[in-house]
Amino acid sequence: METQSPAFVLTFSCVDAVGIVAAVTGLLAERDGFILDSQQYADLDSGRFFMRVAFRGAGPAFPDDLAGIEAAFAPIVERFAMDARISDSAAKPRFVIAVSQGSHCLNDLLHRWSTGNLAIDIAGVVSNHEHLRRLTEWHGVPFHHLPVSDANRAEQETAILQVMADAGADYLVLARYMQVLSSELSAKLAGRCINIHHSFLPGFKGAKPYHRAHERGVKLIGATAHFVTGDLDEGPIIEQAVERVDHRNSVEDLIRTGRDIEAQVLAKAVRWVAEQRVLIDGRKTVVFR
Ligand SMILES: Nc1nc2c(c(=O)[nH]1)N[C@@H](CN(C=O)c1ccc(C(=O)N[C@@H](CCC(=O)O)C(=O)O)cc1)CN2
Repeated sequence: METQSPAFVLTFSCVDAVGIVAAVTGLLAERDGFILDSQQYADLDSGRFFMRVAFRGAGPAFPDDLAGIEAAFAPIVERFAMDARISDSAAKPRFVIAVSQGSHCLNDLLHRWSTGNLAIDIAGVVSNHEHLRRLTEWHGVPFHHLPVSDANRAEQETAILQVMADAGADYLVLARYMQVLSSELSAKLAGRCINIHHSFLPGFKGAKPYHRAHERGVKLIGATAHFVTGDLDEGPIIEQAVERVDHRNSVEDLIRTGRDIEAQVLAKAVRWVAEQRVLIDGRKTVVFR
């Protein structure tokens, strides 16, 4: 059976101009690149252009490896001052997951990963509680208990970064991690830290959103996955979903319904980020699904 050559993904953003797509696709044609998927978007408000191209080699002119592909695109990246990234689609990005006491999002990610339904590597779990050590270690994933209080917050955050460094992790996922990361840590992890907030943002930011939603009498509840910034629940949104509720639902009902929404929304966001489908556009995102 003929083996498929590896697939690669190029994503970039740059100041919009005439000829960007022609330059990218022209180079691929010159170098025997076969386009598998191509999506682009021009943000007329910011004047920036966004593109994702998945491609593989289909002839002798195609570079031998990722370094060769990067070298081939370098002149175009420089010409348009692109913020660009090229990756091998077979390379699984490495994630560390942070969690406090709620297990539903962590459990869902571990299950999808361990059953081969999420093409990432979960390189470790950090938590400010011991509760979820057994679940984590049952999946064969290292668990790091890093208790935190106002007295040791900076040291604890340094320890989180050390776990990521030791694990060779590209991303941190806050899978119901109930501590606010400092602006310093948020800046260090800009575009690499995903949080699941248990409301349909911008509604009900902060703590206890389900109680406040119930008190407000909402008819829809939801969850929001977003990149983390120093401003609580303000980061660029990656994915959201909602479910209908009504006057008969107790707070406990909302929390129960919300857990499923949170897990599904976070898993989609992690998948899309892992597949290099999410680009940051100021306070927003462009998601090439
Ligand atoms: N820099 C950021 N850090 C975190 C964010 C974020 O958006 N930016 N999101 C939170 C998660 N979260 C909502 O999604 C959230 C977590 C915690 C709180 C909160 O009020 N925490 C209390 C302490 C609660 C506790 O100890 O159990 C507090 O900090 O006083 C609100 C929202 C994760 N980090």
